[in-house]
Amino acid sequence: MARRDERGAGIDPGGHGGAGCAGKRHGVGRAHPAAHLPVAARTPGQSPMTAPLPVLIERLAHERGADLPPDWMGLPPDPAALAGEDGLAILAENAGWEAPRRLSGRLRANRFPLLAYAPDDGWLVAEQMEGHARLRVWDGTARTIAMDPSISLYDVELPEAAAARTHSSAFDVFWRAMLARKDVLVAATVATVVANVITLATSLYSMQIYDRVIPRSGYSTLWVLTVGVIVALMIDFALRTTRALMIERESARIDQDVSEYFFARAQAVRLDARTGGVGTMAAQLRGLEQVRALMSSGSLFLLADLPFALFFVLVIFGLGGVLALVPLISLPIALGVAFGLARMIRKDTDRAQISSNLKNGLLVESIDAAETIKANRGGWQLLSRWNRLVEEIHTSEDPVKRWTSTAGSIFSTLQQVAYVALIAFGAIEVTHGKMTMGALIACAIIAGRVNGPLVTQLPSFIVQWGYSRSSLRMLDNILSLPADEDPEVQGLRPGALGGSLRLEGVRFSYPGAREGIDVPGLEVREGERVAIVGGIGSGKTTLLRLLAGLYRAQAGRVMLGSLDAAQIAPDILRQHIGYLAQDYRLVNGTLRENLLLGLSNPGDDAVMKAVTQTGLIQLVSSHPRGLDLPIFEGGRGLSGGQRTLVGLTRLLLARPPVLLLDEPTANLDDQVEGQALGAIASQLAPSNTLIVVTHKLRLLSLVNRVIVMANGKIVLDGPTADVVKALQAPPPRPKVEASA
Ligand SMILES: Nc1ncnc2c1ncn2[C@@H]1O[C@H](COP(=O)(O)OP(=O)(O)OP(=O)(O)O)[C@@H](O)[C@H]1O
Repeated sequence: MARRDERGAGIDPGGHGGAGCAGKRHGVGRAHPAAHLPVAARTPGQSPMTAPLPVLIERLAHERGADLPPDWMGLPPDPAALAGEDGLAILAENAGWEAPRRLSGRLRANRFPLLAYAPDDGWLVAEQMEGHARLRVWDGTARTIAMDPSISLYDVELPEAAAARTHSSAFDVFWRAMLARKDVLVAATVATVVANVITLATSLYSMQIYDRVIPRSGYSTLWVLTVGVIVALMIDFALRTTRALMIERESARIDQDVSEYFFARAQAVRLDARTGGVGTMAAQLRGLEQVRALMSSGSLFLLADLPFALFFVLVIFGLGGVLALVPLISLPIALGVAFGLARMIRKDTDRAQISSNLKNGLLVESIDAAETIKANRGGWQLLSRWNRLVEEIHTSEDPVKRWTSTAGSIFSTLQQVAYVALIAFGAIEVTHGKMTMGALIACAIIAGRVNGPLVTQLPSFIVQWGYSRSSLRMLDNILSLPADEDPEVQGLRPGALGGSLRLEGVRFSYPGAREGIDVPGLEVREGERVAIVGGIGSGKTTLLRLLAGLYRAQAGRVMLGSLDAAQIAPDILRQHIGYLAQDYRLVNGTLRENLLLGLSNPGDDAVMKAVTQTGLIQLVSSHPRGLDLPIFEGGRGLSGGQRTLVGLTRLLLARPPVLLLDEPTANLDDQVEGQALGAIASQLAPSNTLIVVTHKLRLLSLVNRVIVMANGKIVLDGPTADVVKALQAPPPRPKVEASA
């Protein structure tokens, strides 16, 4: 079929091609995950410009504002296999995504962008309908094509960045995760209801035995009833087992969803907004396990068992009339006691939870800072803090335990009193001929079912609820901390970002600090090489973090090119600005994983080249596992200098257009320093911007401008030679006035 293309003049494919394209424009962008793929095999008549499917998916992600991880594709599949219509399914399976859905019927505008497969053109991004008969597409070039029935449209569920979802509260996170599985929850509730109804069978069985079988020696009835009740009990067993398995499986999935969200959200908390300690925050996050456990078991208790108690009261009313008064009185008393208990332990569970989080924080700190603590004999100090916290926890938990066991005793006494009352009332009713003996026994069994869950589950449910409430509050606190990206606002993903940085009226201070950074104006042009120097604590690192977009200024703004850095999507910003921290931390894994953190794998040749350039090769070649040498938790396994070299090598591989280095050579000896700096310098393109914080004069050879900071302010700024001269000049002598 001949199709007339209207190619969009002036639409630059690279301009919309995502961060990879942005980087390429500067000549230093990160390797595009799909860049190494050859253009998919084309059939005659197709444009040679068309982009391969992975590039189209990245474009789709870009248009939907989604951030695909660098290695989203897994092992790249055979490009030829991706050219056909089943290519999308192959790719989705490879990436571990849900199978793409083929859409049919008239599509609403809000469903776009989608992916389209046209027999003549292969894969395309379908951006929008143009009128009723044409489709605006992109396959390296923007154009419109006639929409005919041979074109299939596909929706692919791109993995949503977990932290990007918005939730009003921690409870909402759990609630929505549960609602997403409401089918299972409903099935489990139905199973509970059916199992409870079957329980009725045993009580009615007893009734029939006492009323019909025993008085009349009706053995045939006995057998029929016995077989019937055994079948019912087997169904009950099957239902309860299935329910337990279903809940286990779903709890694991809910846990996965919820913990993924909180982990990603905690990671997304802006660095300047993190106030608590690492261990304390980790303990706060762990509280989600408590909430999840309560929600999966407690929801069935609330949804099925508790309402069913009321149903049982109705059954008792049907069998024994006024006898129903007994559970009708005992049930509200039990619920009242439960409510009172929940109120009574509220403050204590809160306090116990806080102390327990602090205890966890202390534990993490004592392990992390073991060297300092040992060397300075600080062990006793930490031990006394530890003991104090353990005491505090016990002091808070004691009343919880006391009240819980008291409530347990109250519930069990209540159950027995209710039983005695029921039998006593029942005996009167039986002697007055108002009910049969069998009905009384059935009522006694059913009343046990009303009070049973209360005695066995309610006390622990209330304590769990107390702790879960505190956990939810702490999780709410984490959610209230500002994130790198406002989930309500879609960050800018420009195709090209300039290399210039500008601070306009920036003011920043740490929480509780009187003074901070105050920079009314600073401009670093694209391609400039700048050093920031100054005394200890003068604000150099803080300024660099503000420039990197890791901190958000309380006043003023940081501009990257012509855009406010706060408005740029964090992943795009991080790809564009390479930041090397003063104390570069490694993460648990291998050296290779650390070198490629957040990058797509450019292949071992490129990694080895970078490793050789910075001098890290010595470490790699001397270790039997080479690039796979293990890095332990907390980044242990390498020396301080080696860690810095890993950071520098990673930057060489990332090739960001803007480099911000915080004392990059503080841990390096002269020879390695020269080699590493040489590697960085040789890779800098004229348009690349470099800002380096340093105490070392040697590094000034890399730059042509020096900024001097003191007390959070810029006190000198100019060409390197001028600033060095000004710094070396002796301070002016105070004028001595001639005495008369
Ligand atoms: N996380 C933080 N919380 C509170 N105050 C901080 C924090 N980090 C730094 N400060 C304070 O901010 C000021 C500037 O610190 P910054 O790390 O920017 O200085 P610097 O010039 O880089 O120092 P150095 O040369 O020692 O690395 C210091 O007074 C420091 O005490």
